[in-house]
Amino acid sequence: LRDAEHRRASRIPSQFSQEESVTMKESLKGAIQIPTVSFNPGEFNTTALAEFGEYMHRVFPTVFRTSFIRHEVVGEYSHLFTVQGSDPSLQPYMLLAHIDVVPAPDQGWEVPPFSGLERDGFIYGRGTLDNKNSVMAILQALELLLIRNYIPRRSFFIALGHDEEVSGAHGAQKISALLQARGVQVAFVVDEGSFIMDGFIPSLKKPFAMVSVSEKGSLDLMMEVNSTPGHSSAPPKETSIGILAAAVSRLEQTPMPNMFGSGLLKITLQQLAKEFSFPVNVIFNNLWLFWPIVSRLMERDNISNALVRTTTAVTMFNAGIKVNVIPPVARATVNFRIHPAQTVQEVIKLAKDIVVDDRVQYHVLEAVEPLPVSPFDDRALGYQLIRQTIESVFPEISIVVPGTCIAQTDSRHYTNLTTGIYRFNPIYLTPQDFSGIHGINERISVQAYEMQNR
Ligand SMILES: CC/C=C\C/C=C\C/C=C\C/C=C\C/C=C\C/C=C\CCC(=O)N[C@@H](Cc1ccccc1)C(=O)O
Ligand SMILES: [Zn+2]
Ligand SMILES: [Zn+2]
Repeated sequence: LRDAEHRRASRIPSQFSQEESVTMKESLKGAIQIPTVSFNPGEFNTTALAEFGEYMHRVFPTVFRTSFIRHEVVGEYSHLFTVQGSDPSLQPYMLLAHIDVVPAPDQGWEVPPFSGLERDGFIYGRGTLDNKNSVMAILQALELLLIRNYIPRRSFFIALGHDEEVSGAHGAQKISALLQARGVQVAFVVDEGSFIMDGFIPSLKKPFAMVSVSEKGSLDLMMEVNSTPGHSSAPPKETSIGILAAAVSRLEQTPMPNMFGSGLLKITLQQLAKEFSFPVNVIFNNLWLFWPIVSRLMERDNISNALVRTTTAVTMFNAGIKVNVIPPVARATVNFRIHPAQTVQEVIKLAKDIVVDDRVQYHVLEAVEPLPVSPFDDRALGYQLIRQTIESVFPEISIVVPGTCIAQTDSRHYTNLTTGIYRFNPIYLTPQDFSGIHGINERISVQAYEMQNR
């Protein structure tokens, strides 16, 4: 069934005319120029979000006038498309992306972050990788398929959230609730979250596709120390700032336990083993013996370290009111990204056991458990369809492996609709590209974007 479905879908040629290639890249540039920034939960650029809705109508007219596609606006600025397939016996699937972006001050950028300027074969701008590339590629591909008289057999949904960067409570969460109220269950969901990894493992020259089948959880833990205010000319031995700084420093200096043995990473490396030459292939094929060395090596780099443990990032620190006043209160917020083999409660206990200071009070601001592992065996429809599609669009990619997403995505709001949640963005990503996500000079190559439209 899976092979047959895949062959049918491949019948429509995926070559683009020169005019189509130009249109698709200009449409992405236009999308980047609309500053759909999410600042804080509930604090968005609503003018830009409304403009983005109008922009989609303008650049994808066929999508909006096709009789078997229903378009709904959810939560004021998010969009849900229901594409009715010809065979109602097939369970629908769902494609996700988000239209909001994180803020981007001009400083440090080679071109203004909302210019969408093209330079040396790259389109620059906030959202070119996270995640307007997906928004535009999904709709662009659908637009071009419709022009080629495409009628899908299997129904599908396209859900475009407008507040992923600040939790998804107004977008993805509402779309998911709406579909649940309609009794919808989907076969699988595909969202952002992993890429075709290029140059992330120094001894591996060939790129590999990683499809994330799980996602780390998170915990925002606010730590607070109160002390009696007074004149700074006669200070106590320790102030609230000093006590909190020491507690925060202990957390930074004491990493959470290495969970290499209890996660998916062993499977990822075993599947990757054949891509390496001797001796790495032997080491990855015999992790029962070599895991202590491998797990230590993974700790050396920030990205691979994030795959082996719950990470600890002190992201906010506030204290002090005047130069000559002993500070009454000091507060710090620590953002933990929880390894799938741990729970929120375990991480809170571990943090308290590291700090061991009862003058520190703890407040959980936000907590999300890690997501369950979606099936990726031979019978897992979603995973196998994604794998086959990667193999046919990118024949040069010799391996597709399951992995864990180190960040959080809107897909976590869809666990009520399916057990098959997969995170994959069909784009080559180098460590340098990765630094552009939420950073400076975020960019996508024109060629890579064209491939994403196939
Ligand atoms: C064998 C493996 C060896 C080497 C490494 C190979 C691969 C590296 C693995 C992963 C790195 C690549 C990409 C994934 C990371 C992030 C990008 C994708 C999505 C970003 C989504 C995002 O930013 N989400 C926010 C959501 C959020 C917003 C507000 C409050 C909470 C959450 C986030 O997580 O911060
Ligand atoms: Zn994103
Ligand atoms: Zn993001």
